[in-house]
Parts: sequence; structure tokens; C-alpha cells
Amino acid sequence: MQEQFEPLKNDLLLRAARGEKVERPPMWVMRQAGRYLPEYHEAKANRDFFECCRSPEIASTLTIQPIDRFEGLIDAAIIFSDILVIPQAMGMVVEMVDKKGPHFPEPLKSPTDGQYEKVMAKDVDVKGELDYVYKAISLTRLKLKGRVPLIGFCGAPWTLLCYMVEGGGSKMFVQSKTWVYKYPKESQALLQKIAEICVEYLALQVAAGAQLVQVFDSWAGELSPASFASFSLPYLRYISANLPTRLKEMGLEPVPMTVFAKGAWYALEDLCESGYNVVGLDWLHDPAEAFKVANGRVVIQGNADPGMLYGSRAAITATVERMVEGFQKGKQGWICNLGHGITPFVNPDDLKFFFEEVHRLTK
Ligand SMILES: Cc1c2[nH]c(c1CCC(=O)O)Cc1[nH]c(c(CCC(=O)O)c1C)Cc1[nH]c(c(CCC(=O)O)c1C)Cc1[nH]c(c(CCC(=O)O)c1C)C2
Repeated sequence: MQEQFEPLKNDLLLRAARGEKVERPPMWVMRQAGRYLPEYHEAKANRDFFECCRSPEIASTLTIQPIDRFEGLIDAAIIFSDILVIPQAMGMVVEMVDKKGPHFPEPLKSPTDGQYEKVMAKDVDVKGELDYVYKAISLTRLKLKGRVPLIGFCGAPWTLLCYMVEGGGSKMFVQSKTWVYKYPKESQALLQKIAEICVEYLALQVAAGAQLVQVFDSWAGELSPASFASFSLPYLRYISANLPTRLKEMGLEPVPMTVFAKGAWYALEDLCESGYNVVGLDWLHDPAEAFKVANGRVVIQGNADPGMLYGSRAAITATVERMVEGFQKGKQGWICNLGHGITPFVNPDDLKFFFEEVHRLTK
């Protein structure tokens, strides 16, 4: 598979992720393919969200849109897909409701509700069920012609459990909390099952052409430090420990791995020792302080508040200045990104200005 792809013309992201010294910090943004881009709406038209994910042609087109628009400014593409394709592969129905987000008609209610037993009993065919993702990755690599590396990803076990029991996004996390505090053993069994699927899924993404992988634990901040240690960290570690082994078995080289545990500021020390090359930070961290904690053990990715893109040009410049200074100009150990996904109401020209300011200030 790998032989058919053109060599990378820009490998800045991969070099920085491996901790090497670089001429400038690489950058990309989470959710860079998405609703803030008019060309996204045009290409997606009236199609269902998951229909776009399942079509390698559409998914690759959407993935490459920000690379075309911000040519020369950004250094990575991330495959257009969603973290919720794993629950789908596990047999759950997930719909994407326009302007509302994901919806599971039949969430897991309790360990004895029948749904849980069904999900736990299913022998998931990670290769077959998610074949469309691997096809989208290979097609995107072909179309990218080596312009920038392609990032693969999955949801972290804890975050996926939240969606599977809440049935969608949540503000109160009533069901997730019920599961961890009332059914800890059954929660851990489910988390382990998801973690094993994540390893296989990421390995197959690498086999298809993904050159770095990121694990999104978007709801880590809902846990206490103690419950993070029981219900999130062990499964993040399982993935980082087992993915390289699985790749080796498949005759593949290891790829850099990134963990993004949003809101888990209390766990930065643990995340620096969790077996990932890169630790993604949200905007609750002060760049200089986080950089000191990391102390060269991992590369830091992040962490501008995505909300600053609603501000004035002066506010954008000030945010970039603080990051560039805190991360010591990004000659080593920093991948520039936002602290979470870009939001749908941002003007793409303001994001472009953000990118230009990073380039100007890290020359
Ligand atoms: C990495 C990624 C994701 N989704 C999408 C991508 C595509 C690649 C990219 O980053 O450009 C497309 C992606 N996924 C979705 C969209 C919007 C679809 C549309 O309405 O057009 C896009 C472009 C839909 C989606 N999918 C999800 C939500 C959140 C709902 C909630 O608040 O709980 C939503 C709204 C779940 C989801 N999906 C994802 C996460 C982890 C990152 C994060 O925290 O933002 C999460 C939590 C990951």
C-alpha cells in the first residue's frame, strides 16, 4: 500500500512529533474540515453527515479543502470522519441530527438492559465494518500527492462510553456518572473492549496510509483526577502500549501518537508519561507552565482558545505571541493548534490571519 504514495514534500509535522529540532513549528487545527468553510457546505450539500464519511470520494474531498484554501500555511490533513464510527461498528445506531449533533436511538441504559449484553457479546469486525475509513484514507493519500502528512484518529474509550450511554452530547453527564459510580466493573469491561477496537482500528488506518494518529478524549474533563485514573488513563495507556506492537505484527513501522484529553489539566504529568509522543492541550493551560512540566518528555500540541478567533486581529496576534513565547518559538517540542476544534461561526479569513501570525512570529 505505502509504495503507491508519493514521498512527503512537507514532513514538518512528523519530525516535530518525533521531538526533532525544526525550522518552524508545524500547524493544523482540530476540525479544520468542517462547517466554518463555505466549500464544506457546498460539497456536502444535502447529504447526511455519515453518508459523507462513508464515501471515500466525498470524505477525501472534504479532508483536502483546508489544505487547498490554506496552501503553504498548514502542515497536516486530518481524515474527514467522526469518533462515533466505532460505536456504529459495535452495532449501535448513531444518527447525526442537523444543527443538534449525534443521536443514539438506543443508548446503553444499564448492564442488564439487553443492549449492553449485545454490544459486549458482539465480535466486532474492525476491518470489515470500517473498511470505508481505510479506503478514504488511501484515496486521500493518493490525492494529497505528498503535500502534507495525513492524520488518522479515534475517540478515546472514556469519551466513546459517554456517547454510548448518554445517547448523544451531554451537559450533565448523568448517565456517564451513573455508569462509573454504580457499575464500575461493567464500565471497565466496556472501556477495555473499546480500547482493543481502537488499537485495531488505528493500526488499520496506518496500514491504509495514516502517518500520525490522534486519540480524542474530549470528555476527560468531566472526570475527577481519581476517576480519570480509573476510567480513562488505563485505556489511553492500553492504546499507546499496544498499537506499536500491533503495527509490528502487521509488518508496519510505528507512527507518532498524540493524546488529546480535553479538560484534564490535572493529569498533565500523567499524560507526559502515558506512552504518547505528543500531548494535546486545551486553552486552560498556560503555554510556558505546561512547557515546563513537559520538559522535553513529550511534544506539546495546542493550545489557543478557539474563541479568540471571534476577537479582533489584535487579540489574535496577542494570543499567538503568548503561545510562541511560552512554547519557546517552536523550534522543538511544539505543534501549533487550537485548544479544541474550530467552531462553525469563525470567518475562515480570521483563521488564515492566525496562521499567518504564527508564521510571522516564528520566523
Ligand atoms: C476529528 C473529527 C471529529 N469529528 C469530525 C472530525 C473531522 C476531521 C477534522 O478535524 O477536520 C468531523 C465532524 N463531526 C461532526 C461535524 C459537523 C457535521 C455537520 O453538521 O456538518 C463534523 C465536521 C459532527 C459531530 N461529531 C461530534 C459532535 C459533538 C457533539 C457534542 O457536543 O457532543 C458533532 C457536532 C462528536 C465528535 N467528533 C469528533 C470529536 C472529538 C473532537 C472534539 O472534541 O471536537 C467529537 C466529540 C471528532
